Amino acid sequence: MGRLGVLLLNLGGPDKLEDVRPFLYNLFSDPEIIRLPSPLLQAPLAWLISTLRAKKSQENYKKIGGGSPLRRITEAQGQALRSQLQQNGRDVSVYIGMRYWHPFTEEAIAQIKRDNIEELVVLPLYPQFSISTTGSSFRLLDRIWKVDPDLQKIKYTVVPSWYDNSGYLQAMANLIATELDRVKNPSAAHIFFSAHGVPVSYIEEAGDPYQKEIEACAALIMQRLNRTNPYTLAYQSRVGPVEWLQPYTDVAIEELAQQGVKELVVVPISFVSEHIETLEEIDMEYREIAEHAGIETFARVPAPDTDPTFIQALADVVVKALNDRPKLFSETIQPQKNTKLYPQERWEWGMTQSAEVWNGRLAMLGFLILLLELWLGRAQILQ
Ligand SMILES: C=CC1=C(C)c2cc3[nH]c(cc4nc(cc5[nH]c(cc1n2)c(C)c5CCC(=O)O)C(CCC(=O)O)=C4C)c(C)c3C=C
Ligand SMILES: [Fe+2]
Repeated sequence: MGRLGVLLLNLGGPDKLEDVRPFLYNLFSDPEIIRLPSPLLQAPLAWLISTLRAKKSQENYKKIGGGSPLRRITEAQGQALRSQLQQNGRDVSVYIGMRYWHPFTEEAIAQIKRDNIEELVVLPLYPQFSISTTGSSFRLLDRIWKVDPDLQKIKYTVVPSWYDNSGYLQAMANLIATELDRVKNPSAAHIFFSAHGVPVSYIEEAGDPYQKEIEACAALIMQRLNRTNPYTLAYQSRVGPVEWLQPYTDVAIEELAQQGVKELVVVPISFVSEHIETLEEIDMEYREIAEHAGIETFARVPAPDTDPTFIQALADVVVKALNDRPKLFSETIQPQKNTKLYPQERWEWGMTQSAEVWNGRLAMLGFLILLLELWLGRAQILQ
């Protein structure tokens, strides 16, 4: 067997407040997040949205210590996975490739080439597949691979999703059980799965399997937990005025409070590490909504991070991938080129949702006309 590598994929997050705007620019430049009819408009739109969102986003990162912990935790997961595989008799090098911030996927690939890796497992740190996360990273890697003959010599395989892996389900069930046993009434507390949302158009127009995998994942975790507590699945972190997967987490929490639920145990399920959407959105924003609505206990299950059962599960996923038939980037789900993907930003000066959409469209139009005029003016000067 040749030199073996594991490439862990994640989204990336700003390490410090100055990184927030360029990080958002990278995110909104991705046609897998927002796709416009003309690729030429992608960069101006990304600039506009990242500039409008940066201040609010920076305030949130400030509340969790001034930056995302994602890099630190992902590196710790990488080291733990390497040790685990070594204990299981496999000597591997582990690389981290983030989609929108350092260490970028391109940096990881350059290192993989320098290390002369001959066999590679590409493992996204998202248990469920979405075209906006794993799909986007696979598309990037596919493009990099196609133009690089050295990479084409590497025998690689990808793991599109692993939400049904037995060890992962066990790790989640253990983490939930520990948190449940701390509340006042462990057998009656309501278990609340909060998944990251995506716009409905991703599912209905682009064929994203994300919702199906999330629903199956929550049901499998409940089966493994083997308790009779009631549970709800809802979706958090929506951006902009288009329709995202429902029920929305904030609305669902209020409804449960109205039904008389007093104890909530919140389980983040699209993430395997703590980051802004667990530490700020769940722990601060949703907690406040819950307490205001009359929920007395708002407990949150920690993300798996470097939990030993979870790391063993990742090691099992790697070994299985090595033993299975290799799976290529091109074999995974990809949206059609003409699929509309645009979870527009919420424009702050809008009065109602539809006014916001139109304000946004008008602002965009004005901005594009301005760009066009600048460009035409420049073209005239050059003539
Ligand atoms: C605008 C559309 C977005 C989609 C679709 C989306 C899907 C999606 N994202 C994650 C996981 C993460 N997202 C993170 C940050 C983040 N995501 C968006 C937007 C979309 N995400 C924004 C604007 C941001 C920046 C933060 C903010 O301004 O709110 C992160 C990094 C968090 C960190 O700690 O830095 C992760 C991880 C999933 C799993 C997902 C779809 C399944
Ligand atoms: Fe996100």
